[in-house]
Parts: sequence; structure tokens; C-alpha cells
Amino acid sequence: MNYVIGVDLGTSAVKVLLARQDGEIIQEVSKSYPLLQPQTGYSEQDPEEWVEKTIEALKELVDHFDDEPSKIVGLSFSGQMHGLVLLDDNKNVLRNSILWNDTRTTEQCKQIYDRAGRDKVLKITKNPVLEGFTLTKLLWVKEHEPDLFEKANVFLLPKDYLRYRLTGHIHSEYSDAAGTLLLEVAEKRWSEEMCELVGIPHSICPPLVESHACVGTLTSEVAGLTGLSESTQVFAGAADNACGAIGAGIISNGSTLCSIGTSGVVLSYEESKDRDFSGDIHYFNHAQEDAFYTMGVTLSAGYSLSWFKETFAASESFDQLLAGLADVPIGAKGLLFTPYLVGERTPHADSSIRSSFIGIDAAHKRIDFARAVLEGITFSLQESVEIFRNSGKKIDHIISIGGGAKNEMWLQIQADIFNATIVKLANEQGPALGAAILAAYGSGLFNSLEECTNTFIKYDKSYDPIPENVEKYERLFLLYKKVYEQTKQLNDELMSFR
Ligand SMILES: Nc1ncnc2c1ncn2[C@@H]1O[C@H](COP(=O)(O)OP(=O)(O)O)[C@@H](O)[C@H]1O
Ligand SMILES: O=C(CO)[C@@H](O)[C@H](O)COP(=O)(O)O
Repeated sequence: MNYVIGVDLGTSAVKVLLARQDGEIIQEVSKSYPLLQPQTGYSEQDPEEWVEKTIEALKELVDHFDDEPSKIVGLSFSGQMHGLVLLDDNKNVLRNSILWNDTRTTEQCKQIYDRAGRDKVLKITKNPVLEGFTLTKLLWVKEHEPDLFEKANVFLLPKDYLRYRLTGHIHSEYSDAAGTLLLEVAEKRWSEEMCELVGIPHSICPPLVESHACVGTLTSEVAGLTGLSESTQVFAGAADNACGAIGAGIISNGSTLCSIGTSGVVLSYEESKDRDFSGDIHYFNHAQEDAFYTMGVTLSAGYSLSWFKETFAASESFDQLLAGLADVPIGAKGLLFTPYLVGERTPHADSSIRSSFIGIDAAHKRIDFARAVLEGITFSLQESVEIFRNSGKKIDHIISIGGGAKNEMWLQIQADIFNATIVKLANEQGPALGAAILAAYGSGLFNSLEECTNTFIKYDKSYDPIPENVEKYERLFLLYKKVYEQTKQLNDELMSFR
């Protein structure tokens, strides 16, 4: 029996997962690293940390593996999207990576629209310009760190850099390239026109391959450090949301995913390359060849809950923090939360909006606030579900993954707010499972991606919407939606105090 490894380079941690060819998950190791937030709106990480922690995690995995390392035939990646890694001529990292949730680039967003025009950007890239996307970060470095930008030879996305360090080969793949604003999404090639319009040399875009393409094998140094075999084939992998979709079996029309990690996404499979959503949602290449997906993004989904925990219950686990959740009524006794801790993307592309608790009462306890946080995160995702439904998509069941799927009560809240049946996976491994599936499919262990997902994915419990709860949440959702408009100006005016 052969084995494969999926590496998920997340925002909070790297997770490596070892799976057997028959779909059995053998082991998982996770190593966390810090987020560097030197000032409001900034979010960076040191790429060296990703490499060190991945090697440590792989070593731990191999140390506990009681079969021949040479039977681990393939390894692939899932990665946090959009982060900018800049390399010089010697392939050395020029600065910390500027991440997807860094919102310093509002001015650069404006410049892109001024130079290229919104219609052209949408036509070429199928996406609106948002602070999170890589091109805005390239322009920020060009403007604020020109000497450093001059030295840039190539840019990479986070997991593409990690793969380079493990194999010595430089590539990107379509699902992650789609989040840069430099890819012609429908045609699957870097856009010379976008590069020219915004003043970025086309030569710094890395070669593109398919997600299941083999890009080489591990370097002898990495094999030595981890105990893996030098013959282990390495496959390109995909953006974390594309991998999350693969790992949840979202590979045909009509399937929808809700993923609550640091960010939160509602994602829908899309066969066609030419639907028009006017930039209201993201439109990216899937990890399945020639397929696409659309998604709405809440920047601080799981992050809102972990921020709340770190700030008010640092020494407690999530389960301790959320004990007693079921005793708090729907609406947290009149308390609403908006999850705009670092700004928002869908449906309000706004980097200056910030969170609110509305309706704080002297009787409120910490657990009421915790319930309001969970409900607010889920309302924010419901705004994306609403966009999909308004575009004609039928959403009656949703696969829920990510850290947010660990709490049963939250899964029921999702069912009631989305008014859809929520399905949980038996092995909640998130995008790392999708990466392992890409490695298994790429290695030729299966004849098709579908055969591979059927072997690896096992569904568990489902949660049906409770009509009485749905009705209450529909009323609350109308109030929730008012909070953005009514706090926008206040937040703009508060900006100078941040
Ligand atoms: N036991 C739990 N109950 C509820 N939520 C949880 C639990 N454990 C983790 N989470 C949520 O999941 C988030 C982390 O999800 P994860 O998928 O691991 O994130 P990422 O891939 O972005 O690093 C945390 O921020 C937290 O909000
Ligand atoms: O920016 C996006 C998607 O456009 C995020 O979804 C990132 O890809 C980070 O994901 P997590 O660390 O939350 O999984």
C-alpha cells in the first residue's frame, strides 16, 4: 500500500497529513507560527518560518511512521492565498511576505482602477480589485520600497515558495495565480496587458502548471532533514479554498462549501468560464483541471472567535469558551456582532470598516458575547449565500469544513442561518486532505479525480434547519445588515485614532 502527504500552509499554522492510498488518514501534525502585525492594517509572515515549521512537522510525521518512507510516493500543497513573496536573482527572499489579510494597499487598489479601468480588470481577471490580492502588494512594494523592488526577479505565492524550497523548482499553478489579479482566469495565462497597464514586469511571473502536475522530487537536503525519500514526487497543489473544495468533494455543479478557518468562505462550484457576477464575488480557477469556483469571503471569520478568546479568555480552550452556548437564546439576548476586525471583503469591500457589538446590556455575560460572535460571523457568510441565491444558484445543502466545523452548536447555527442542511466530514482535515488527494491523483494511484475523492472523502452527520430558528434568524439578519451602513461613517471618522 502507498501513502501520500498533504501540506496545508495556513495562516495560523502548517498542517501536514499522511494518508494511505485507500483513503485512511494515518497521522496529522500541526506547527503554528506568528502573524506579524506591526501596525493597524498590516499582516505579514516570515517565509523562513513556513519552511522551518513544515520541515519540523514532516520530520515528526516520518518519525512516527512505521512503514518504509519510500512508500510515501507523493506530496502536495494547499496554501493561504494571495500573499506576496518576492525573490531576488539568487532566489533569496527580499522581505517578509505581505499576506491576504493585510489591508495597507487601498491607494494601490485605486491606482489599478485608474490605470486599467474597472471593466477591463473584471474582463481580464474576472475579479474586482481588493486590498487582499497580490498585485496591490506588488505595487505597494514598488512605491514604498523601490530599491527592493528593483532587485525582484520573481514573485511567488506562499505555498509556491514553500514548494520551491522543498524541490528547488519555481512554479505557480492556476488556482493560486487566479488570486493575484495578474491572471487571465478564463484563458489560464499571465496577462501581459495587466502587467503593462499597471507597470509590473511580466518577467517576474513564475511558470504556470496544473494543480496535479508533478514539478519534481524532494531535494536531498530536505529528504535528509525529514527522513522522506528523495524519490517522493512533489505535485503543484492549490489555493487553500480550492483544496478545501477538493477535500470536501466539491467537484461538480450544484455543490456548495462553507469553510471557517481564519477567514471564512462560501464557495460554489462553477463549470463555466464566462458567467458574469460583476465582481460581487471572487471567480477563480479550481484545482480540478479547467473548472472554476466562485466564492464570497469574510476576512475575519474564525479569526473573530480566536480574537475574542485571546482577548477575554486567553487561558481557555475553544470548548471551554463555548460551554453553555446552547443555553443562550437565538440573538444572544439582543446582542449583534459584525466581524469586521480587519475590514471586510464580501459584500462590503471596505478596508476601513471595523467590528461592532450592538445592544450591550448590563445583564450580558461572556457567553452571550461568544454566541453573538458566532452568529455575526455566520450572518456575514449568509450575505454571500444570499448573493449566490440571487444569482439563481440553488443552495439547499452545504458542506461545512475548517476549525468552525468543530463545534456542533455552531453547525446547527449555520443550518438555521443559511436555511440549508449542513453536512460535516467524518475526518475534518480541511484543505490538507485536498492537497493529499491532489498528490494521490497526480501520482497516478487513481484513474480520475472523482475516483480519488470517492475513496478519500467520508461524510458524517448532517444538521437540518429548524423552521422556528430560521424564522428568528431571518428577522435578525435584516437588523444585522443595517449595522454596516450605520457604522461606516463612524468608523471612517475613528480611523485617525487607530
Ligand atoms: N473547538 C472549536 N470550536 C469552535 N471553533 C473552533 C474550534 N477550534 C478552532 N476553531 C475556529 O477555527 C479557527 C481555525 O481554523 P483553521 O481551519 O484551523 O484555520 P487556518 O487554516 O486559517 O489556520 C479558529 O480561529 C477558531 O475560530
Ligand atoms: O484570502 C483568502 C481567500 O481569498 C483566504 O481564504 C486565504 O486563502 C486564507 O485562508 P485561511 O488561512 O483562512 O484558510
